[in-house]
Amino acid sequence: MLPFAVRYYEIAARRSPLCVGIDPAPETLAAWDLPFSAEGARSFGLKLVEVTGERVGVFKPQIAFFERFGPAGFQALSDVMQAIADAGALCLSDVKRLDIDHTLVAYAGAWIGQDAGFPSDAITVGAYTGARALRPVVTRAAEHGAGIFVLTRSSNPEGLELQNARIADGRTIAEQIADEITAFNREVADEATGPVGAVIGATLDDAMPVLDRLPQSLILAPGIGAQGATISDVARRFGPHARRTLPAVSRQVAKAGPGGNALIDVVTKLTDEAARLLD
Ligand SMILES: O=C(O)c1cc(=O)[nH]c(=O)n1[C@@H]1O[C@H](COP(=O)(O)O)[C@@H](O)[C@H]1O
Repeated sequence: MLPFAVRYYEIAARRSPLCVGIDPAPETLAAWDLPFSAEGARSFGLKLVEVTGERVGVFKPQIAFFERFGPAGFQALSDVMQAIADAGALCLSDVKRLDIDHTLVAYAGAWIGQDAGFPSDAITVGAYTGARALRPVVTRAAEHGAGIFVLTRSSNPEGLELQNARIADGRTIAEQIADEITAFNREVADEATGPVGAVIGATLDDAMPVLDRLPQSLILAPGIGAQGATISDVARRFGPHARRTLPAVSRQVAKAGPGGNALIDVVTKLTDEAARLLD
């Protein structure tokens, strides 16, 4: 399998850097006239991928909204992941895993690699147990051509105090995580862009010092639409790093549905805007 970044850049150039979230939230299922059940979540995901799958390069199922329905929800997630693969798009599973390294081996086996329970092209992870603890996931991602995105600066205001707190050497916690991400990429990747990306909210005005520490990372930027940011904000706020950024949108797309034409209209507008980040 080619490295995730290689596969991402290829599809971003051919389709768009846009990342469409698949978040079958209760209010979304109601608006789409779907039941609040695993079957509703499955129908929502399959329809979104069926209608927009030729235009979108990366889908991001948020597993919380599937896990909510227990085993049937996980089966629905698996079906949606297969549909993403069939559409020729990449699947970034939003699982936000974190733990000690021994347990992370199991999480890595669950989400990364052809023999995984839920084989994903990329996943999201957390670093509260220390970014260095992520080594088993980084290793497995590098071996299997997968990507990982480490939550570094979240899009929500509640994260600010913790993520901008300073450690003994004067760096913020987010800066320290960014440095560890870059150290991993230098260690495991020959390519300019390594397998370890970062999640940095599109809503943030002050992310540049962290972005500057991530020269070899893809950046996942949630917070567009429902949380108030726009793709133009990403271009303005992320400067030279916008070329490596996947702007992520969930509710803004879902709100346009369930009608197919409106969904295609909103996705076409957003994919066009996102494509300009590559200029
Ligand atoms: O990792 C994420 O994707 C994520 C990180 C973050 O800082 N903020 C954030 O909103 N997200 C996720 O991105 C999606 C945002 O959804 P919308 O606000 O509807 O576009 C949700 O699935 C969130 O769980």
